[in-house]
Amino acid sequence: MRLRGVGRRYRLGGPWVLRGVDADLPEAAVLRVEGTNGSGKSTLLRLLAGIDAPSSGRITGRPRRTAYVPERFPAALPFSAAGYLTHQARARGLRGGAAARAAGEWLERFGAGAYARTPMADLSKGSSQKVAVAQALLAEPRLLVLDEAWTGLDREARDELDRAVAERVADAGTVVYVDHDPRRLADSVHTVLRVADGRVAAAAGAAAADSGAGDSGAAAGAASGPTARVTVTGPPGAALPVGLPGAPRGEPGLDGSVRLTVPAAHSDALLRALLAARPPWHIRTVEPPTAPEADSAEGGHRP
Ligand SMILES: Nc1ncnc2c1ncn2[C@@H]1O[C@H](COP(=O)(O)OP(=O)(O)OP(=O)(O)O)[C@@H](O)[C@H]1O
Repeated sequence: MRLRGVGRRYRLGGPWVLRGVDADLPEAAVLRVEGTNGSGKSTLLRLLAGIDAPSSGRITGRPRRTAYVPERFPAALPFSAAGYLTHQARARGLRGGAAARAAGEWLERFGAGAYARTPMADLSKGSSQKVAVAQALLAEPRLLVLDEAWTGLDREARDELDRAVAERVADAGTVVYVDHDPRRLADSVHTVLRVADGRVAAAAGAAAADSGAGDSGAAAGAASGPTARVTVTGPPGAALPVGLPGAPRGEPGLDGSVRLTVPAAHSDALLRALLAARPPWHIRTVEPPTAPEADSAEGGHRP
């Protein structure tokens, strides 16, 4: 899935909450979205989930099976918990008994089986949140977008949601989430997307650093294989596109350039992505791959 030049403002002539966001969301990856209150995290999640449309730019390649857990789930729905989930399962293509079975299984998984027949409006906040999470997981989504989805869940249900996230990733899915707890999924995060001043910038997370090279975004420099270095300059004021292949580590230069270090296996894809960005980035130098132990050696520059 790709975002190109994506912007969002809530009224014509109003302030841009997000602007010029470029991102490629990798498969089989967990992306954490961070930012201060009101920076636009939920706005970005709604755009990714397709609940909201960009005011400018384009989002392409959203998986058909995309699911979203909003920050506030509309609890007062005229259904029982099981009735609502069965309805959702049918809407996502499950037929007859299979839809009701899936609804029951997810309620059980989250420890809410006892509330299957309870009207949604009578559920506690925690149980209602379990239904919110279950409706998203029912779809076995390829893109799962979670806005503070752990909030209100009990300990067992939080752990269950962590397991469900791992299952989605194992199934080549992409999980994007916001959570106030910095430890949430900390070891699983491939990429951190930082939202600030309307821009989104990417940094490698712990899982990327652990995993070495890999399409889901290895942290350059932490990988055990050879690395390549690419020095680039961007359009004035532009942040580095989000979700670049190989999750390069960037070091800003004094002259406005950025020196990117990336696992060598990703360097071609990185160059293509930078050149394909809109507007494109200028490639100034490409240093050939160096083995990690020779990493600090001088030389190898190619103008
Ligand atoms: N539906 C809306 N209509 C008008 N303005 C909105 C709407 N949704 C969000 N905004 C504004 O957009 C900005 C970003 O809001 P958003 O909820 O995306 O930020 P956030 O980073 O998720 O905040 P928080 O951490 O407080 O949840 C805020 O100034 C907010 O007031």
